Amino acid sequence: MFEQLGLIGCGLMGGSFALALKRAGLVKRIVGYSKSPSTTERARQMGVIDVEAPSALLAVSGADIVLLAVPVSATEASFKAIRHLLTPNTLVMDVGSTKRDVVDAARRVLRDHVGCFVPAHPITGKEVSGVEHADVNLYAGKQVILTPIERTFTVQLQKAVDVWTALGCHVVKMSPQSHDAAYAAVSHLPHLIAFAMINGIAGQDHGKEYMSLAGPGFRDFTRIAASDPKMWRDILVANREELLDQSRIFQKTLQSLENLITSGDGDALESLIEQASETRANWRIASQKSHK
Ligand SMILES: NC(=O)c1ccc[n+]([C@@H]2O[C@H](COP(=O)([O-])OP(=O)(O)OC[C@H]3O[C@@H](n4cnc5c(N)ncnc54)[C@H](O)[C@@H]3O)[C@@H](O)[C@H]2O)c1
Ligand SMILES: O=C(O)C(=O)C[C@]1(C(=O)O)C=C[C@@H](O)C=C1
Repeated sequence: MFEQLGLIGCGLMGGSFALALKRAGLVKRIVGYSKSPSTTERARQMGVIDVEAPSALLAVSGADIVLLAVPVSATEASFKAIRHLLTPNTLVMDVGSTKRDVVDAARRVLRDHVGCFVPAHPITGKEVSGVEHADVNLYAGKQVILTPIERTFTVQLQKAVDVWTALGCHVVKMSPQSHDAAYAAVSHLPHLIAFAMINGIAGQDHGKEYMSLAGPGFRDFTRIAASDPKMWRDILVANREELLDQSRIFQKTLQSLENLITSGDGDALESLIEQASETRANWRIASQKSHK
């Protein structure tokens, strides 16, 4: 049981974590801070946090667990704001979608205290942001990737595993580099393609009309294009090298399909579609249940 969660960033991910931690009976008090005071106030009114803090430092004052749930570009500034109050016993985690940049910021800013930081990335979310969409069940049954570094304290890492497990998550550990390579392929590229697809269609003369005619295939394929622009700007730029590698692979694969369409090679086209269809039909989202 933790005494106090210091929550920096009372939005979708942070708010959902606060609700889940409280429901699990793992924390006595939640003190929250968001950049905009009206967000912090809203989080308290909604019962997501118990106390509003006027600064990140004050949210962390007295906290034995700290969660950074801010856009990845705000990680370094957040670490700077709280580093003076961190003790070797504090468990500090984040939920950022990229890990190499976050870990680099932690090394630069936290220095001797970097061991109490356990980088985390829950593989769950929504295309809507803000505390209004916080959901006590967001993390249940989902994967959480932890990317400890050589200096991460064993005790803190175990505490992090225990917290996420208690919230019903399946914990996976990997290096920040492997994380960023994998999520460039299965999260960042799909978002990039969804943004491009919507802009490509909406930018055409008859784009609006076409979109008014679209059905569930279009809806399912493009849901994530409605995601928060600033959050995704940060993610795509932070993981640009891995993302651009994946984008090149995608473009080559698309080109191969186009070539077969151009030449009218139906058999070869069918065989590539069959490959994709079988792969996707056999794919299941990883969850705690499927790992049992
Ligand atoms: N939304 C998703 O699907 C999803 C999934 C997994 C991980 N993430 C990661 O979670 C993090 C938070 O995303 P979210 O969806 O909760 O966004 P959100 O917009 O709902 O919440 C972010 C909160 O951080 C606050 N904030 C912004 N800059 C700040 C700063 N400098 N100091 C303090 N507070 C600040 C905002 O006011 C907001 O309350 C991001 O790093 C994102 O990459 C998001
Ligand atoms: O469900 C969504 O809307 C998401 O995009 C969630 C999603 C993803 O699967 O790509 C988005 C970003 C994350 O860092 C983790 C999960």
